[in-house]
Amino acid sequence: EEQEEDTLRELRLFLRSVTERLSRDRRFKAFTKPVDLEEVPDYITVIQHPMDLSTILSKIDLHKYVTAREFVYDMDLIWKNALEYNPDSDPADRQIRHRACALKDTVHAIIRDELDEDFNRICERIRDSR
Ligand SMILES: Cc1noc(C)c1-c1cc(NS(=O)(=O)c2ccccc2)cc(C(=O)O)c1
Repeated sequence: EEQEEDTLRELRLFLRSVTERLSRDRRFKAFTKPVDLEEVPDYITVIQHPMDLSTILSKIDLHKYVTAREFVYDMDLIWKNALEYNPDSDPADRQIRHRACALKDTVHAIIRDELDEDFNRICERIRDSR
């Protein structure tokens, strides 16, 4: 009903603010757009579920997220994919893994610090009721 739509609107505003903050951070430039499959032709053979910040922003606007948990699942795909595709000890792989770990820690810290637990429980109950 109307209260549920108000709650989900507030969730979308919060998720957009988090996603836009991350997209402005220079450390996360490589995560802002899908990995270019022309630049990295074997990427799709290694990574089954590509994800990036622009895709997450589109999913927010398509009302794909009813809980922060679903949003964090996609955020986790970004850094997990980067760790999986870039495992080597060369400096380029090390640099993107460092950035992947920074993304993981930043997302989880923002959710811990800025998502109200009671608000989150209301979203989870809406999710369960659908
Ligand atoms: C992400 C990712 N996961 O595996 C790899 C490898 C990367 C990755 C991919 C690219 N090149 S790209 O053309 O696909 C691109 C450029 C700008 C934004 C988004 C993607 C660059 C870098 C980089 O570190 O600069 C990293």
